[in-house]
Amino acid sequence: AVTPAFRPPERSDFTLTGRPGASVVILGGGIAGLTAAYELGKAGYRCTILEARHRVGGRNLTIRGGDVETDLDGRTQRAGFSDGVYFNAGPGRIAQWMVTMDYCRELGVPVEVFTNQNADAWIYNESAGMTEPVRYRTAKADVYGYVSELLAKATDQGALDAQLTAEDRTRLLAFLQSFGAIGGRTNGWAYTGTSRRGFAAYPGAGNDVGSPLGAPPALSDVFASNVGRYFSFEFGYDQAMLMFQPVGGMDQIPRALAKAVGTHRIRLDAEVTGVTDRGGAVEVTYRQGSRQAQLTADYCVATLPPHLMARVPHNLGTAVTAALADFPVTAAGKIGLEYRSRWWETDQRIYGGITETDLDLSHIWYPSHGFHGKRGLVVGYYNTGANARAYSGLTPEQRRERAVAQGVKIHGDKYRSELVTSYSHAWDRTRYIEGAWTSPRYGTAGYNLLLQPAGRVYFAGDWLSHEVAWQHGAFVAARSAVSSLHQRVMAG
Ligand SMILES: Cc1cc2nc3c(=O)[nH]c(=O)nc-3n(C[C@H](O)[C@H](O)[C@H](O)COP(=O)(O)OP(=O)(O)OC[C@H]3O[C@@H](n4cnc5c(N)ncnc54)[C@H](O)[C@@H]3O)c2cc1C
Ligand SMILES: N=C(N)NCCCC(=O)C(=O)O
Repeated sequence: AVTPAFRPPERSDFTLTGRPGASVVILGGGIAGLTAAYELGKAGYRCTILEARHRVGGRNLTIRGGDVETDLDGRTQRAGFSDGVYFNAGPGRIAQWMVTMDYCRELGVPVEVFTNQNADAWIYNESAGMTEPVRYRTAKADVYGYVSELLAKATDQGALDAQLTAEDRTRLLAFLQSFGAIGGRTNGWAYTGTSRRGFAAYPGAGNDVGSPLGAPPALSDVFASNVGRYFSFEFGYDQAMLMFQPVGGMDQIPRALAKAVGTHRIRLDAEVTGVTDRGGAVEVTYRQGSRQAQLTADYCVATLPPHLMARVPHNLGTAVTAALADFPVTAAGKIGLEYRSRWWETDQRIYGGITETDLDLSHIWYPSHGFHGKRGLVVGYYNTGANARAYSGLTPEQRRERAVAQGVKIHGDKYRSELVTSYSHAWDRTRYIEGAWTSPRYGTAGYNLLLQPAGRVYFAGDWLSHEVAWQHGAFVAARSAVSSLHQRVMAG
C-alpha cells in the first residue's frame, strides 16, 4: 500500500494488568498527575496526589464567576462572569485524533465542535496598512485567485515545461481554474473576482442578485496586505477542523478525572518542598498552609513543570537538576471579555471561529457554543512570547483597555459599549506554573535522562512528549511513566 493504514491512538481503555498494590505519591494535579493516579488506581495502586494550587487541573483552567486568582505580582482578580459563562484560560481545543478525546469518552465528558476556522471571521493587518478588516472568504478568494492566475500563465507560457508533461499542464490548468476561479486561456487566465469574495448584501428573492463585493484589489495590493500568512494554520495536523471542546468548559476533564481518582486521594494547597529517594522508598515533604508534612511511598511520579521541579530540593543527582532546568519556557496570555449581547452573531454574522491580526492581541476567539443566547464570552487576546509578556506586565484593567482599544478597530464601538466584565490570565505570572509550555531539547542526553526513572522517581508532563502545549502530550507521557513503573513492580 502507498499509504500506511491509519493507526488509532492508544486506546483510553488503557489498563495495567496485574494488581500489585504498591503506593505512589504523585507530585502535581494537572492532567499528567491526575492521569497517572487514574491509571494506577485502576490497577490497584494506592495513590496520593500533592497539588500546590487550590484546585486540580494545572494549566487546564476554566474561569467562572466568583473564581479568584492571585498572580505572582500579587494582582488579584475575582471573575465577575454571569452564570453559565465560562472562560478557558488555558486549553481550548482538541483535535479528533488526540487521546484527550478518548478520555472524554471514557470519563463521560460530553464534547461539541470547536470552530477553529470560519470564512466569516476577520483578518486585520494594521502594519500592512489595512484600515478595515477583511473577511477570510474574501482574502482567500483573492490570494487563491491571483496565485492561480500567475501559475496558470507561467504554465501556459511554457515556463514549467521542464517539470511538466503536456498532460500535466492540462491537468494543472484545469485545477487552477477551479481552485482560483480564474478565466480560461482566452481571458488570459485572469482573476477578476467572483461571488467567492462575498457580498455587501446577499442575494434575495425574484431579481435580487444582491450586492457582490465586486472586483478585487490589484494583485500587488493583495500580496502587500499579507493576508495569506494565516491560511496555513488550518492545514496543521493539530489544528485542522473538526476540532472539539468539552461542553461546559475544558475543566470538565480534570474534574472528571479527580472524581474517578477519588478526591480523598488529592491533597490541595499542598506545595511539595523536597523529594528524597531512600533506596527502598521515596520521602516527599510538603507544606499545607503553615503545616509541614511528610509522605512516604514506594514510588513517586513527578509532574511539576520542569523549571519548577528543578528548584525542588532532592537527592536525585545534579544531572537530573541540570536536565530539568534545560527546558526553555514560553509565555502566553488570554483575556475573556463577557458581552451583554452577541453582536458578533447578530451584527457581523460570525458564529464561532477566530479573527487573525498582526496586533499584539494576535487572535480573537468567538464562542463555539451558546449561539443566539443572551450573552457570550469573546477571547480578546491569545498571545505568546513578547506580546504575552507585554500584557502580563500590565494591571488587569490596563490589559482590558489595551485589548478593547484594538478590538474596536476591527469590530466597531460595540466591542467597548457592550462589554460587561473581563478576566485575564498571564501564564508566565501564574504561581506553580510560571510559563505556558516548554521547548524540549529532544535527542539530548538531558531530555533522555528524564524519560528514565531517577531511582524511584518517574517524571511525566507534556514536556516529556512530542505534543508539548497539548493535553494529549500530558496524557501519553503519564501513561508512558506509569507503564514503566508498573513493569518494574511486576518484575520485582
Ligand atoms: C494558554 C494555553 C493554551 C493551551 N491550549 C491548549 C489546547 O487548546 N488544547 C490542549 O489540549 N492543550 C492546550 N494547552 C496545553 C495543556 O494545557 C497542557 O499541555 C497540559 O494541561 C499540561 O498538563 P501537565 O499535567 O503536564 O502540566 P500542568 O498542568 O502544568 O500540571 C503541573 C501541576 O503541578 C503543580 N505544581 C507546581 N509546583 C508544585 C509544587 N511545588 N507542589 C505541588 N504541585 C505543584 C501545578 O500547580 C500544576 O497543577 C494550552 C496551554 C496553555 C497555557
Ligand atoms: N507551539 C505550539 N505547540 N502551539 C500550540 C499552542 C497551544 C495550543 O495547543 C493551542 O492553542 O491550540
